[in-house]
Amino acid sequence: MIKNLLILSREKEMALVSWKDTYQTWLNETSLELSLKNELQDMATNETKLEDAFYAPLSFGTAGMRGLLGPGINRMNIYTVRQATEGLARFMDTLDESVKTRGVAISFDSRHHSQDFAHEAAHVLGAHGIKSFVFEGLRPTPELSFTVRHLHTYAGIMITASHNPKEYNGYKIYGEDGGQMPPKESDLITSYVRKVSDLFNIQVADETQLMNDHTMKIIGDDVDQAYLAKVKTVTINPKLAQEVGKDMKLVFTPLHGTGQMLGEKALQNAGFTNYEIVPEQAQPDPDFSTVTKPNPEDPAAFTLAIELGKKVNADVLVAVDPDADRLGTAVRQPNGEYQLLTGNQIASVLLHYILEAHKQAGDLPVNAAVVKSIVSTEFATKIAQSYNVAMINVLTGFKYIAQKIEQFEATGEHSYMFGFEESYGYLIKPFVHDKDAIQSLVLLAEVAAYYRSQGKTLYDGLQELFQEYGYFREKTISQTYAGIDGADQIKALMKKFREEAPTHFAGHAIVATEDFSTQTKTTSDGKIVKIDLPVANVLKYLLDDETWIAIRPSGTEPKLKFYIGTNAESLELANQKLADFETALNEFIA
Ligand SMILES: O=P([O-])(O)O[C@H]1O[C@H](COP(=O)(O)O)[C@@H](O)[C@H](O)[C@H]1O
Ligand SMILES: [Mg+2]
Repeated sequence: MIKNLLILSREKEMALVSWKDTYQTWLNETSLELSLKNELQDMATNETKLEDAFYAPLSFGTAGMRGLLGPGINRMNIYTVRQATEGLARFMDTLDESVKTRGVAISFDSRHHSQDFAHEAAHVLGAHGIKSFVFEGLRPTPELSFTVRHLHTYAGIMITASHNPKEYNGYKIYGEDGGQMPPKESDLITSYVRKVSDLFNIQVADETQLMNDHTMKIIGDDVDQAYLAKVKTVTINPKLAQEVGKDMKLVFTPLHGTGQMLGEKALQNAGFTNYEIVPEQAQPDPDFSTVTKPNPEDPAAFTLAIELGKKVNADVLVAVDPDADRLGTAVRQPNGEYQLLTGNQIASVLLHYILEAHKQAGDLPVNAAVVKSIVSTEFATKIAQSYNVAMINVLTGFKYIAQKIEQFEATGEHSYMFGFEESYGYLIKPFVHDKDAIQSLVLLAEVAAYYRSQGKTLYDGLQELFQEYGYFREKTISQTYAGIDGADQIKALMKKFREEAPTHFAGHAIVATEDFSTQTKTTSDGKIVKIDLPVANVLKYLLDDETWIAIRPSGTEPKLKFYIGTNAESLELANQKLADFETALNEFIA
């Protein structure tokens, strides 16, 4: 024990020396950008902040590299962006020459430095003779995924921190299939990135030179048109927009991000012309001035949409996050107030509409399948099963849904019908291999029009599904644990769940525990079954009343996430159960 402690403290000491060394290197670097230098000097007396910025390089999580903007190896800045791109370029250097001509598609969102980082990535690739296709202005993440496939590039880079607060930025990396790189591929690239040790001497090519010799190309309208043409195919019953759409008022907000242009065009193309955009949130704004978190998961993100909705008497409100891959919605109730739907509920309503439409048309494939994450609702499983459609569960991260789509395409084993995650992400048609809020916006408008054609709202539609399949309720609880200490707290809590495993929650026995870190499912009678999913730091408890509780550290933010899914014979009962399980969970972690 003492020996272990000694080793630990020596390791800590070594780590201490090393972060301070790295910090000194940055401080002494004459070429360091002035703004970053100033920030470093401001941090000089704040050891905690400095350690956090220098103790470890940014890692690749659920959705690539994501972190606070600022100086340091654990921060998003021009140097860490160059480093990541240099790693990708060195990896591409080892492949066939043709990958360099196929090149890399690059897009960016409305955040601080996003455009600069995108161009910087192109300059690094250019120094390796790798072609880049950079969007002329900000574009959504799903369009980037589409572009990789459309232009047949070898890879894609999206500069975005999605819905995170304005202090963040990030780097999503895509493989040639248009999906975010799964761990095997991203680990390989990371191994190249880690070898890039001198962040201040990475070669960057001159942009004018790159443009002149066509190594860097600016893209825009052509790709937009191709993408929009595909989005049009998402519509199932175009008559609904024509007949009902004109009477249905929709309010749309891109939350200061990339979603406005394509969102609006997609709606118009589908025939939904009776919409209004929240004016204060229409233009790109790196400060997301009217919201603290530009996240449709957060009810506060709907404040202005609700205000406008009440003014114009809107039926449906839709918000998409700044990189336009997440979508949230609220529906007007008879009392004039708006009812928010959760990501799980939106997905369930969309799924039911898709499957029912195919059933009616008589073209539901016999090998149809839906893909969702292990922390998403079982309501959708019930719906899929009622249509004899397979439900396939994957780990959190849309990249795993994309991986399944590729598998389906390669083997013909299944026909992809729909994919979703509880975190407000849905993909209707796989011409994009990531979640797509532009596609979802169009289909959601159609589903709302469908219910309206029957004198109902989307919310009424949801209630009908509850009556048919059971009252399913879910909740995701995120607890923030910031910095190095926070990371330690998250580890300690995961350890507590593993080592002091509970047997009950709120009076319900745990009948099985799934630990995805050991890929095992242990039932209460001691039986152990192997879980056929990659290793991941996730725990899931299955209770005797079909309730499930999952716990995992977020891979995109310094948070521990708790997910509860339950169901009952009535909404009141389901809500009560949800509240009881939440209390029990809080008591356990207290
Ligand atoms: O942030 P986005 O919209 O890019 O979304 C990303 O993060 C979400 C939350 O991940 P975590 O729970 O690990 O934070 C994931 O569900 C999603 O697949 C991923 O693309
Ligand atoms: Mg996003």
